[in-house]
Formats: sequence, C-alpha cells, structure tokens
Amino acid sequence: MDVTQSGKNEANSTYSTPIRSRQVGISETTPKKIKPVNKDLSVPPDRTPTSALRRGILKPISNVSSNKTPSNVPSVTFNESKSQKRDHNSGLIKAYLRIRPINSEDVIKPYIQIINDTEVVMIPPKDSHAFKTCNKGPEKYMFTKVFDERTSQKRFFLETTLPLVKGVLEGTNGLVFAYGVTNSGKTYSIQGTRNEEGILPRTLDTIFSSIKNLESEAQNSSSNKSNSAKIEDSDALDLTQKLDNIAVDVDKQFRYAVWVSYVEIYNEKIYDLLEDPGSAKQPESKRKALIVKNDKRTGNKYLSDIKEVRIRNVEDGYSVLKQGMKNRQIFSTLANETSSRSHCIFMIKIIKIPCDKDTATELSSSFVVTSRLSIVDLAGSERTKNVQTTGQCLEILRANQSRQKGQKHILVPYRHSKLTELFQSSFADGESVMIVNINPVDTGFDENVQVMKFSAVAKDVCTSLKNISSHYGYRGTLLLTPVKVAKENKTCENSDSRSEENYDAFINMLFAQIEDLREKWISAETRCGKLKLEIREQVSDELAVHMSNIGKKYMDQATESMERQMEIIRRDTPSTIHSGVSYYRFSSNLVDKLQNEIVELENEVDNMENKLKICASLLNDKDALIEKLQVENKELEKQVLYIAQKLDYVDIETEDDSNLTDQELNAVNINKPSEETSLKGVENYNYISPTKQEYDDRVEISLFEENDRLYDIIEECDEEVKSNVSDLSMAIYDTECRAVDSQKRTLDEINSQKGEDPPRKKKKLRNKKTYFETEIEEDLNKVSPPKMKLVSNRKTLRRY
Ligand SMILES: Nc1ncnc2c1ncn2[C@@H]1O[C@H](COP(=O)(O)OP(=O)(O)OP(=O)(O)O)[C@@H](O)[C@H]1O
Repeated sequence: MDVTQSGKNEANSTYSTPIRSRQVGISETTPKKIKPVNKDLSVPPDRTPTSALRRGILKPISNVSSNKTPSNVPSVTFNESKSQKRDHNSGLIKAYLRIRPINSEDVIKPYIQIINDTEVVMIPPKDSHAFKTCNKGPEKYMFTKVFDERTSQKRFFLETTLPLVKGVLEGTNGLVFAYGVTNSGKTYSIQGTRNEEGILPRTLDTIFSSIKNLESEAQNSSSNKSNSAKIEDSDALDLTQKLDNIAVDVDKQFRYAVWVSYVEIYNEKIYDLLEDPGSAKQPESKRKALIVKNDKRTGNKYLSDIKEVRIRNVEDGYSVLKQGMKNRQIFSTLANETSSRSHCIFMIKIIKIPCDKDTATELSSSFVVTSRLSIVDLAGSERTKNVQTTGQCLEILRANQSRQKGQKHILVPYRHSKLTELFQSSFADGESVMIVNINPVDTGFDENVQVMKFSAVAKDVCTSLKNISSHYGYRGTLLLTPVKVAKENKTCENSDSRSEENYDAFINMLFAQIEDLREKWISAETRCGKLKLEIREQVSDELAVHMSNIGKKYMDQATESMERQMEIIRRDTPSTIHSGVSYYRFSSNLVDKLQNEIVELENEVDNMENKLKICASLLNDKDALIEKLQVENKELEKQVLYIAQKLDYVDIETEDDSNLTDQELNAVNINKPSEETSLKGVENYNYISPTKQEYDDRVEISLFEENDRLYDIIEECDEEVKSNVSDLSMAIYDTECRAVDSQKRTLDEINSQKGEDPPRKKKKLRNKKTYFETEIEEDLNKVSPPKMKLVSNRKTLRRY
C-alpha cells in the first residue's frame, strides 16, 4: 500500500470533518508515495475512533453526534488566515492525540470522549478544579488526528512519524515531541516496549531499510571527529527480525551516513547522555552541561562539544539509546534527581554525500547535505514549566502566521527555554509533529486540560516546509561549501538580518522587562517585609503594654489583699511581733542562743560534778583517817589507863562520857582492856618502872605529840576540803550567777526587741529559767552534805 508523504495524506484520508478543510498546508501539498518493503501498511478499518465509539469503549456525550461538532460545545480552534491559505510552503505543526488504553481495574468513567477522528470532548469530573471554579461544561478540542486506545504502534508510526523520516532522508529537518502528563504514554509512544516498539526504533528501522546498499563508505563523514563516541553493542537487540523493515524512496545519487546523539535537558541545562559517567561519579567532578551556540553563518543553534555516534544499523542505534538511558539513570542517581523531570532528545543526523553517476564513488569534495530528525520525550507536563514556554512560542508563531498584511511581526521568545532555543529552527522552518498523550481516566483532569489547550494551539502553528539543508545548525555537521550556503541564503539575507535585529531588540526588551519586574518584585517583597516587621513590632508593643497593665492590676490587687490580711493579723494579734519575718528570725536566734547556753551550762555542771566527786573522795579519805586516828587514840587512851592502873599511882580522871555520843562510848568500852588481859600483858614486860612523874610526863608528852600530829593532819585536810568546797561553791555561785545573768540578759533582750513577749514564749522562758534554777539548786544540794559532815568531824576533833 502507498503511504502519503508528511502532512500531505490527509486529503485522501477516510475521515473528513468540517474543520479539516481549513487546515491549509496539509491538504494542498502534492502526495508522494512511500513503499513498504514487505508489509501491508493499510489501516485496519476497525481501528478508527468512530469504530471505537461504536464498540462503546469511548462514549460520545449525549448531545454530540459521532462525526459532527456539537453546536453547544465551545471549541478551541483558531481561524485560518489568508496568509496561511496563500503560503504553499508552510505546514502546521501536526498535533496527534493518542489516548491510552484504560486499565481493566480502572472503574472511573473516562473524561475524554472522541467525537470523530479529529475532535474530542473533555467533560470535567465533579471533583476537578475546572468544574468547581468555573462549573464548566464539556469542551471540544481539535487535533490533526485522534488515535484511540486501540491504535497499534505500527499504525501510529506510519501516520505520525513516517513523513518526517521521509523528510529527513530528503534533507529536511524534523522534530517529533511527545507531550502529556506523567503516565500518559509518552515513553510508550517514543520508545515502546520490547514487543511493541515505538517511534524511535521504527524510525531507525525505516532509515536503514531505505538506505540499504547506499551507506557511505567514509570512515568518518562527520567533522566532529574529536567527539565521536563509541558505544558497546553487547546489549544490542535483534530488532531487524521483529520490525517491519519499512523503506521509503531515497535519492540514489547520494551515499548516506547516520549519526546519532542523545541529550537530556534538566533544570534548563543540557547534558550529554553519551558522556562517560565514570568522571561524573567522582564527587568533586561536576556533570558538564553542553552550551548552545549560535552559528553566525546560518544563524542556527548548535550544541558545542556534543558526542555523536556513527551507527550502521538499527541495533547500533538501539544500543546508543540503551546506553544513554543507562547513563541518564546513573546521572540522576548521582545527582539525586528524578529522571522523569528531564526532557530526553534523541537526534538522528543524516549526511548525504553525492556520488559520481558513473563510478558511484562518493564525491567528498562536493557539498554534502545534512539534516536532522529529533525525537523528544518531554518530561511530564505537570512537572516542568518549560513546556509552557514552548506553548508561548507556538502561540506567537501562530499569531504571526495569521497576521494580516501590514501587521507587525511579533518575535518569538525562543531563548526563554533551552528546549525552544534548541529547536528554534524546527519550529520556525522545519517540520514538527507533536504527539499528545492522554490518560483518559487519570485523576489529573486539570493537568490534562492544560495539555489539550496547549496542543490545540500547537496544532494551528504553521511551519515552513521548504528544504532547509544544513539548517539545523550543528556546527560540526555543516559540510556545505561556502558558495552553496551563500547561494541558499542570499535571498533571505536582508530580511534575516532585519529580523535578527528585531529579534535582539525584542529579547533585550524582554530582559529589561524581566529585570524591571524583578526589581518591582524585590521592592514589593522588601516593603512587605518592612510592613510585616512594623506590624509585628506594633503588635508586640501593644501586647507588652497590655501585659504590663494586666500585671500591674494583679500586683495592685495582690498588694491590697496582702495589706488587708496584714491588717487583720495586726488587729487580731496585737502582741504579735510587728513583722512575722523578724519575729521568726529573732525566735530562731534566741533558741540558738539558749541552746548554746544550755550546752555551756551542761559542761560546767559536768565540771562541777567531777570536782564534787574529787572532793567527796577526799572527804572520804579524811573521814577514814579520822576514824583510824580516833581508834588509835582510844587504844592509846586505854593503854594509858591500863598502865596507870597497873602502876597504881596514876589517878586518872576518866573522861566524862556524858559528852560522848553513844557510839563513841561503846567504842571506848569495847576497847577498854579487861583486868586479866591487862595484867597478863604487864607480866610479860621486861619493864623498868618509871617514876610516877616520869610516867606522867612521858604519857602527857606522847599524848600531846600525838594529838598535835593528828590535829595537824586534820587541819591539813580541813584546809584542803575547805579550799575545795570554797572553790566549788564559788564555781557554783559563778555559774549560777552567769546563768541567771544570761537569762536576765536574754529576757531583757527579748523585752527590748519585741516589747512585750507573747505570753506563750514568756511562759516557755520562765519554765526554762525555773528548770535551770532547779538544776542549780540540786547541784548545790549535792554539795551540802560533805560540808555538814566536815563541821561535825571538826567538832569531834576539837574535843581533844
Ligand atoms: N497506547 C498504549 N498501549 C498500551 N500501553 C500503554 C499505552 N500508553 C501507555 N501505556 C502503558 O502505560 C504505562 C505508562 O506509560 P509511559 O511510561 O509511556 O508514560 P509516560 O507518559 O512516559 O510517563 P513519564 O512521564 O512518567 O515518563 C506504561 O506501562 C505503558 O506501557
């Protein structure tokens, strides 16, 4: 089956809609035929959206007929301008909507419904933002073509990308980008799965099938020698057996070389995915971003230092893809980034080298033609705002294309994002295809609405379909001879330079606006901050005043209540000391003082007791001595009496016993020797009898001597006891006086300090005083008996 060329097959399409006829640039181009090598590429009739509707997979809304635009549904379309109609060289950016199949477990009703092969209706669910805020009804969106969930990968490739592949082999730049929210099927459409290959492997397959036997023999037909990367092909898939080997007609006057490169745009930086991640693994080494440069000769953009790989078959290409994906994973892990937030761009560069008609040898000295097909898997649209910039660019492009004669050309802000900057030439002059992926039951209705609005804009943007050999702008690939380039660009030189000036002015104006807005924003932020600070200070001041008022109020109340209480205490207990605190301190001091005094007194009492003990023992000794002396005295007396009786000349006057106590009398009688005993004793004496006078004298002398001796002893003891007792009495007296004085002083002190004692305290002190007095009295009593005994002894002794 013949397949029509890019954007030019719609005239023969099975589906016709009222809007289709307005798509200038699609229907007016001459159809060309592309031959599949060995497969039938006819579209199965049961895979049309209308058939899907018939089967009830996607239901139309009640008031919408399957192939008619409902009158009450607002549609997002743009009027076709005269200039669009006239411009035979321009085409629209084709926007293909692909609806993902519904998972069997999904029970939610799809919010997108197909009307016909170019129109869908979005019905906002009740929980969506659109429904809640605007209470919007269904909205209609138009696309170049709508592919339902049953569309096969093969059919999708043939109807969307094959024309671009044909174009790139002819020398036209092409751009395919998949756009949609996360999980909508972008990667599925671009890469596909192992058994359901997507656009990319199929593109490679078509290219190699088409240039079979026409491959360039040149070892390195790219000028970018230093950056050609080598890819290991151990992981290569055997795709040739599975893929369809679709081939398109190519110019056999050329030899072809295919180079690929693979980059990602993350956070507005372009990174080479074929760069060896080994160096980036070192923590100190940073991943190097590629720089977008401007080729002054052509005005196109190119990526400086990008790595390109010459591939010779699909497997090579697939290996590069796999290698790049692997590196992307490594880089994102190293940088802790989410790989699905980056745009992945796989670029296929075709270099056409003319060859000699007769010899079929490559004419490398002649000009070569370079073209590029870029296949972009955009990050989830809800994850990056850069896609919005693409939207802006497309909108301005559309506005420019629909401008009336004499109207000013608005400059497109391509430089706003790396994505639009890089594909500036594709948007403006190349052929672009947008694949819009939609998950019809995904919860993100609002995000999907944005996708639809954006893609509806994109669809209406016309791009120039003129052949733009070497226009893509990769410096290393520009192999056109200067003469040819000059020739090619001559016609548009003047307008280009004017447009470049306008463009720069516009960019400068935009930058100035950004700067101005940033300044305004900063000043607004500063003012806001200042205001916040002022308000905060004001509030905190007010709060402080309020708090202090409250505090004062409570303090006053507390003081008042305390004073009242104090007054009550003062009134009820007038004798209480004025200040409870000082009274407490005073009492504590007093108690301490008294306790110290008690300890002192106890020590003194102990001393006295010791002294008394010594005195008592002395007195005991003295009593014993006296008793002994008395006994001896009596014995001597008896002996004297006895001797006198014996001698018979001694008239001894017996002592009158009337003054003697009974005890003393007994002692005398007991000790008086009996007559018998006395005589017996005398008989045994060898005795020289003295004269009576001698005897008397001798007795008297001995008695007196003895008496004197005893008297001396007694006197001595008496003196000693006297002195001890006197000492003791003095000590007791002193102690007593000191104790009384101390108590007196204490009481005086109490009286002087607090005026009148509280009765209880007074009583306590009085008790204490009484206790001391009693103790002293007892001590004194203990001392008294020896005193008395001493007196009696002395009396007894004096009698001698
Ligand atoms: N047309 C389809 N037919 C069958 N399966 C599909 C289709 N589209 C998507 N899928 C499946 O849906 C899942 C999500 O698709 P995919 O990974 O391509 O989404 P994505 O938009 O690329 O997501 P992300 O933005 O996260 O990369 C995958 O399992 C994929 O195989």
